Amino acid sequence: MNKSVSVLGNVLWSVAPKLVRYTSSTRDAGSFTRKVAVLGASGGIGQPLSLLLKLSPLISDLSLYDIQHTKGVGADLSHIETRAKVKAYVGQEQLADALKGMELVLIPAGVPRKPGMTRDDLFNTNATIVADLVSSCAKNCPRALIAIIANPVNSTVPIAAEIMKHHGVYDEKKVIGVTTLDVVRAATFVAEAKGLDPTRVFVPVIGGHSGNTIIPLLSQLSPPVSFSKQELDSLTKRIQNAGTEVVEAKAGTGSATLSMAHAAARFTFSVLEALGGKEGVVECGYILSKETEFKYFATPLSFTRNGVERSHGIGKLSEYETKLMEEAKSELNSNIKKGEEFAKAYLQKQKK
Ligand SMILES: NC(=O)C1=CN([C@@H]2O[C@H](COP(=O)(O)OP(=O)(O)OC[C@H]3O[C@@H](n4cnc5c(N)ncnc54)[C@H](O)[C@@H]3O)[C@@H](O)[C@H]2O)C=CC1
Ligand SMILES: O=C([O-])CC(=O)C(=O)O
Repeated sequence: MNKSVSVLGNVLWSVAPKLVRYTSSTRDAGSFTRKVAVLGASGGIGQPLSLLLKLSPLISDLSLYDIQHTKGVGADLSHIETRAKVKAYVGQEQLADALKGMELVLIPAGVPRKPGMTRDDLFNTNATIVADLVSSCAKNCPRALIAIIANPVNSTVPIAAEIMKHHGVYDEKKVIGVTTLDVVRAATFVAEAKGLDPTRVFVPVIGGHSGNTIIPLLSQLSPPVSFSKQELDSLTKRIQNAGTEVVEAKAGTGSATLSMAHAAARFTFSVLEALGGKEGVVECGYILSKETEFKYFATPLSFTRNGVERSHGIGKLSEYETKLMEEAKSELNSNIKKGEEFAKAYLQKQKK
């Protein structure tokens, strides 16, 4: 595991300059088909994410689903002179059609935080939304890779896994919580603090996606940089609280949408490149994991044609990072348990 992490730095160093993969050129698009669905496409994340995906030559078909407004979003995006064919679906009765044939399903559907709330406060609303949507994925596109953005990710991923399991179609390589925004933020903040080019910085961020379950591994930074204890404290704190920083700045109108759209697009392009046969594709993601004592855990992951090929593990943690792992314990475990218990009750209710 440690060996793979030392290799990882080099891999990431080589892919970092290619982070920006939006282009309106269709000349080299080829004839392959790549079908991607966005569930929650009319929302704060859904709209800019759908725009970024529409701009990519990697996508042949873009399916937009929401319970409202997708017809307008779809009509608008469909006028852009790029390859992806846009189809818009609205309302529960069109969900199955939105999903049929999809290879990658992104789920930003769900309510966002307001100031004073934790991500876990979104559980009551978003758990059911994710369970309903993933149930439909299980029936209509059981082999698709499902990327969950809706919070609380620490719980919504276990919910999705249990739903897929119930339908007999769970592939642990294909149900992933999107934690790319933590990696994006970590690179940005470190680059700012150290005067580096942010597109050449990679900080593995492991753990979960809320408060102190977000564990940036600044000791495994690429390129290697050293930090004072004070720098470690302030960077770690800022990365862990970055979502709240945006929620407070938006003052009741939502949480991160534009940076999240970028992060989800980056994750999508990486997955699609791997599905297309590109080697050496690595992104962090929250997934069923054997790397630590936690049942679900984010680590750097290698992607191939079949989804996640393998985890790169957590590498050698510094004393500081070992302490962060300790601090994450109770919240992450209770978030996972809460998701699993919800799924059990949800599936029980469906049987009646
Ligand atoms: N994983 C991450 O790093 C991040 C996750 N988030 C999470 O993403 C979620 C979405 O955030 P925003 O786009 O800002 O919220 P939003 O409220 O602007 O958009 C959510 C969209 O979901 C739709 N929706 C609600 N129920 C639905 C259903 N059953 N089926 C399909 N669509 C449905 C709504 O109509 C709306 O268009 C939130 O839970 C937020 O906490 C936000 C930022 C980062
Ligand atoms: O903070 C939130 O509620 C949204 C989110 O997950 C993030 O920005 O990382």
